Amino acid sequence: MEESIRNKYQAIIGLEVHAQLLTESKAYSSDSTEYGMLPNTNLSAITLGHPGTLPRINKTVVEMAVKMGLATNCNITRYNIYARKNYFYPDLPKGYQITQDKTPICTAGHVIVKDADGNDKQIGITRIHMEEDAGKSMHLAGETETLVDFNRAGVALIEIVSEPDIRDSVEAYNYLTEIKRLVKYLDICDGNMEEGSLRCDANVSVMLKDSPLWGTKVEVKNMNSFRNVQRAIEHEIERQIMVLENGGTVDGETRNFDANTGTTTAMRSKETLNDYRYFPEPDLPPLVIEQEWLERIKETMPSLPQELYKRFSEEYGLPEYDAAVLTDSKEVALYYAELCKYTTNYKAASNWVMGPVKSYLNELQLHMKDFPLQPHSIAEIIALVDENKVSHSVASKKIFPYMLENPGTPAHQVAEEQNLLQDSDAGALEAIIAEVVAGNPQKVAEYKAGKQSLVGMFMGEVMKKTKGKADPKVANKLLVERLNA
Ligand SMILES: Nc1ncnc2c1ncn2[C@@H]1O[C@H](COP(=O)(O)OP(=O)(O)OP(=O)(O)O)[C@@H](O)[C@H]1O
Ligand SMILES: [Mg+2]
Ligand SMILES: [Mg+2]
Repeated sequence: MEESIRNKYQAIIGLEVHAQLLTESKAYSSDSTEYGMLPNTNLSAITLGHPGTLPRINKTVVEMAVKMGLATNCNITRYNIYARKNYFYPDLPKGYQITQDKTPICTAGHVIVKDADGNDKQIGITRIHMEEDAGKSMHLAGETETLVDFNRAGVALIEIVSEPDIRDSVEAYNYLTEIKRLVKYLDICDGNMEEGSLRCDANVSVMLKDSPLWGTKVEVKNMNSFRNVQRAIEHEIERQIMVLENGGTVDGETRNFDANTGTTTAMRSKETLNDYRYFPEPDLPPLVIEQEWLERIKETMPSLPQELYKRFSEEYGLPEYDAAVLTDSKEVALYYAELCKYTTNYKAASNWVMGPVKSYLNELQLHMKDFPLQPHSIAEIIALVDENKVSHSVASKKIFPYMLENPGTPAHQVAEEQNLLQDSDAGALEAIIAEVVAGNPQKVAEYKAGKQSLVGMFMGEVMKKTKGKADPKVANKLLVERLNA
């Protein structure tokens, strides 16, 4: 699309995110939620809504919803009424979903995310409410029948509804990333969009930039990755602009995203919009969240990414980049935080975690929890380098790999047994070389770009600083090692 046309319009976006909660039993019954069971085995008369059965409130669901509300700066609703949302669909055994309508458990919150220019932006959270999932229809290839598996029916969900504060697909992507990060930190959802435990519907409208009135919103569904949410929004913005440019009007409808073509097609229009006939759920009492319960939930709140980011950048003095990478995943952040209990060389600790540790995990496709070395072991290695007992390259190329193979052995013992300790002269020399290299970033860049002759210049500096006492052969070897590191 021509930029001049695109630039005449402003897009408005609001996201609805469904997060499947990691509870052991379903939202309103004690049926198991275990994944991968034979179809229709995690099932009771309660989930099927047989006459005479009564639902019950799963307290863990309430606690998880409250945690998400606290993490997103929401107000917590103390007096909650459950509601029935009625519609017919084969995967909905009761013919209604127990949800919340007028009294969502969390309201009026916000999260801070980066906008397309990398600046902080506040995105409002209208509401978070508790509800239950439907079953799964399976359309088998080559068969005329559709099968239904009710194992998922009744599994607990929260729906997180954003304010229409999002302005483009990048902000939408960053907002989703933040929601995923929060549910994972809180341990309430595994955040896996590909597997459907996190789902996102995107509401999109466009309007002329100077228009006082917002455009008609279209809801786009069926995106199975963050990237596809972004693609769906981009496509939908352009499609709506073209409709308006051609003199048409945008229909308020629900559209389906097709990942193969990157386009959206109409699913159902506003005229046939479901009337859900919401009414208060007669089978559940009002849910009251007492102050004492709320306090207990607050006590179980883990450190959140923003908080850790602040600690890492302000207390530990890390560059923003490091703090952002380290807090991206909860496991990595907690590992780093633990490591900082054993060392005060916070930057070295960050380099170790972001460098050798992460490379090792990536290479073997492991998670942080599978990493064989305890944080204090990394701290021992850092101390050896800081005390000039081993060079950085010996630490990363010899000691670290050896310890990965023999996790019980202390770093100092490894250095001794493997004859890796350098005498303190070599240590001092190493420190001087590090200083010379760090002091000439421009020359280092030139060297790395191919200007090998600069080694002579660096050697000159090293000799000057050691007052000519360094063994030139050793100095040269260490210098080249450092320059190539
Ligand atoms: N003009 C608009 N353009 C884009 N998004 C909008 C606009 N107006 C509202 N929205 C967004 O649409 C979403 C509406 O979600 P909400 O769950 O409240 O209602 P719904 O989609 O009608 O209900 P359902 O849960 O049954 O799909 C919100 O995220 C809101 O920010
Ligand atoms: Mg909704
Ligand atoms: Mg909706």
